[in-house]
Amino acid sequence: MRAKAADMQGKDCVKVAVRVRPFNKRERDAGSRCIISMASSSITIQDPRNAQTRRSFCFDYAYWSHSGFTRDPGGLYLSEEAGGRYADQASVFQDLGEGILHNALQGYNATLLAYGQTGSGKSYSMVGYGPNKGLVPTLCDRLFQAVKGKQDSRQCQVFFSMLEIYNEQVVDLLSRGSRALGGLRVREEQQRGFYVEGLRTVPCDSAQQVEQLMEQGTRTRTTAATHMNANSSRSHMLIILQLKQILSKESITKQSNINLVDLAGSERQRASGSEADRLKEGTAINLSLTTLGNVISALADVAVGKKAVHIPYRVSVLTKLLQSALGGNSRTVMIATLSPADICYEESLSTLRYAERAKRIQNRAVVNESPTERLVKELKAENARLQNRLSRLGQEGRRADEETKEIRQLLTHNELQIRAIQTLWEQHLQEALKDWELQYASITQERRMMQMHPYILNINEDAQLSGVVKLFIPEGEWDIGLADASPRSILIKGLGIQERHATFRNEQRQVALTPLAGSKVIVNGNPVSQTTELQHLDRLILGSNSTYLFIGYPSERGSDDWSRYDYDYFHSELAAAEGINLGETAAGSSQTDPSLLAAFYDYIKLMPMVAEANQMSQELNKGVLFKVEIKNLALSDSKGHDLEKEIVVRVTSIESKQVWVWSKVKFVNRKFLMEEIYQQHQAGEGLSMAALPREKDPFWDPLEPLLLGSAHLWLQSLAFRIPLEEQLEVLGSEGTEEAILQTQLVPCTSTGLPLGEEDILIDPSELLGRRLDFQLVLEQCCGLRWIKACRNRGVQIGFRLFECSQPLYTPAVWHNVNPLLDHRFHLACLHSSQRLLHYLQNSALVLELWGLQEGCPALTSSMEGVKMTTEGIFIIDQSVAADTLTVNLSSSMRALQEELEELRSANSSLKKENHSLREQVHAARSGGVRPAGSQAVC
Ligand SMILES: Nc1ncnc2c1ncn2[C@@H]1O[C@H](COP(=O)(O)OP(=O)(O)OP(=O)(O)O)[C@@H](O)[C@H]1O
Repeated sequence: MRAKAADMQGKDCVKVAVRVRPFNKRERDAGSRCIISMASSSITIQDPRNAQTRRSFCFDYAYWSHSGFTRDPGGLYLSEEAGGRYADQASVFQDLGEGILHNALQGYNATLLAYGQTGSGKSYSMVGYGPNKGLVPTLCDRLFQAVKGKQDSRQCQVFFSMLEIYNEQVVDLLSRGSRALGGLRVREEQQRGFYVEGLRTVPCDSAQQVEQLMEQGTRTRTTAATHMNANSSRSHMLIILQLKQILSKESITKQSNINLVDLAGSERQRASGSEADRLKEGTAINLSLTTLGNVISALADVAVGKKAVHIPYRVSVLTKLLQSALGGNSRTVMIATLSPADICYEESLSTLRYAERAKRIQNRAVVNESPTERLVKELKAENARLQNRLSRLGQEGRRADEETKEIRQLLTHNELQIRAIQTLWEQHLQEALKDWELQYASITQERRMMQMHPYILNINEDAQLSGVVKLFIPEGEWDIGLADASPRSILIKGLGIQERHATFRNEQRQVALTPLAGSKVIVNGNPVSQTTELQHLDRLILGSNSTYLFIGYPSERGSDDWSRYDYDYFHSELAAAEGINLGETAAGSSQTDPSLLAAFYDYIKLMPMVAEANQMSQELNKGVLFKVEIKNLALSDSKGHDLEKEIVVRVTSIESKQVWVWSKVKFVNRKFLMEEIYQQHQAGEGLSMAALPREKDPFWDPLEPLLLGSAHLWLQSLAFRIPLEEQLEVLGSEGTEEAILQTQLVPCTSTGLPLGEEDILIDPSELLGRRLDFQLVLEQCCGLRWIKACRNRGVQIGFRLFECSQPLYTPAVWHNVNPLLDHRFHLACLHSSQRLLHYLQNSALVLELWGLQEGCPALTSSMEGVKMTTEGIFIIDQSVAADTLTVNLSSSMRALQEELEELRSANSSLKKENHSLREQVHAARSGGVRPAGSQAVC
């Protein structure tokens, strides 16, 4: 379906298109539901948790690429039937690309932005995969067709630049030289606005040439990502096509810039119920994207007439470079890409909101004329005029007079200027030609090598960057590693790669890999330390996370589909080798617990990141070890239902044995901060690790109590007022026995005396409306694994009962593997309700075991919202707190009584005074004298 609400031409509002992609493998495995629907140019998103909540949006274009497609033998995605609703690459180009091309040829600046969460299809729409060419290559094809078709009337030159913005640094993706420290500088000139200083601009004369340059740029992006240990989905890729046209007939020159921007994944760092990270604001990774959002919001405000809005273009590199595209001199299109799946609801909704705001931005596009080109034209025209005058002067016989001399001087000066401009232009072309030849030679060479030798092929988390690096293994022995010491070295970079990491031996058409001392090598998920013979399509992980696919000799290759060996495949295999096999049970089974499946995918996503964090910790001497864990794998709630699984990262200080448990979100945030520090360290800049203050150290956190595990104490006996004594097994998150806990539940009187056998109830409903008192006795913990591992530790037990809003905790006990807790809580329900009976008969008290470490504060029971009688009895039915009323009433009664007493005593003293005054009056009357100052007394 290709819905169109407005024409590309006309008003200069930013045009917005949305596109929804097919389910990916993960989403299919998870049995995802599609929550996006489209009708005409409107799109509706359904909240998967609430059938009543749906939001509709209207955009300029809405593309349904979710279903109704087929794949032809060449791999091209097409609509299943003619005129079907599936929007293929060609139809997207027709709407968006054609408009941009048309604008550019007219001399307008044009910008195309792709926005959406990671994996939602930005690169697919912008660049495309294989035969499914995206907007950029098709635009180039069409641009050169247009240029060639009109060669007679206009001269056109196309220049190509490609850059990446990562962590506010600009990397030139076409530069062959070493990367400038801190990236290229962004400068500002009044005429040009913001631009990247020293960015390589390559003249091109064919779409094929642009394609080669894009390949080169993608390769640089891949290697830069590996060297910097950066994640490409966090970077923005910007292609700038400059089109210069000289229209001889009209005697004008036009210049237009086409910005093609593949933005970083838009996913936000959601708190996901976990604590906010104290270092959250520390990273600049998201600065450009956040600022882009702020610029868009501010411009949307301006568009609806809000005054005095500051547009924060200068805050980030991306917004500086896109200033003309946003609210300036450009015709701009944004394509917002969406996953169709229910699990992506929050992100998709946020993308739609973002796109809605972008829709309101108004630009003021004007045709650009290039000053240099205009200058050449003007100089030539002036010279033609001067020549005319000169010949007229000649005819008049004034060849030697002053005017003739002046004209000659001017003519020479103008010619020199024209020649200087043209020479510069020639140099540019020559350079491009040389470059082009070099590149062509290297591509031909690479193709020849591929036909002759086995090689390893890089696999990247970003599919767009996979398969761009090929490292050939010709016959003989080859070292692979950081060192480029001999001609028989294969150079690779990456975290955890040693100077000499491993050797490849290629003999008799068989390749064997031998890891060298201390290096990490994993083949098909299994760590290897011995020589291993490689088979075609073996998966190699070198160092922390440099992933390669081994491609054997051409004779072994056959027609297998290599695409299934993607980044996820490598890490699922690794997880399986570590015993985490959820993927196999999960995939294809509709019965699988979705939270288990989500946890599995999070697990494989975090595994390589954790390996990298460990490597950085080691290289920076941080002394901490990271490990992925599945929280709640073995734990259940008070009804015995499985708790939602969640991936966490356990951080352990190797020396002090201190432990932290970080949520996934916190770890991911910290990992980016670690990368920043690591990169500074690598570049020799910034702080030495020893000088890094703790509050800025992403490897460090203040200590907090840790939840070690929980035990279930079923409450059914209380419904019958039967005492219970239990030895409970406290299970850790992953099912380990953390301790044995000795407990008792003792039904008692309101004064705490245990009830006798005669108080046992035959029918729990006899409790209805009556008060129930009982004591929870936590006697002893035995065999505490937490303390066995390190004596400097303590524990506490915490629990939350029935309607209590706050948990209650025992006091902390320290340094003892079998500590006596000897703690007794007296709890009471004042008016046993049906709900309470149901609770007692069907629920357990979840007793949580909390681990304390030296220097970490113990947990205390917060009394806020907790009801308690004057005797210290905790009231567990909050809704009917009659006793509390009694407590409150009695205290107000007491206050009233005190007040009454005061009034009484005041009254009696007044009476006494009254009496004495009466006597005085009486005495005065009888003596005929009125006492001074005295009044009549009533
Ligand atoms: N319209 C579509 N039709 C078919 N497949 C698609 C479509 N859009 C995306 N895909 C597939 O979805 C996967 C993810 O897409 P893509 O790499 O474009 O995401 P992305 O948003 O660019 O992610 P990243 O931020 O990691 O670069 C790719 O395998 C791609 O082939």
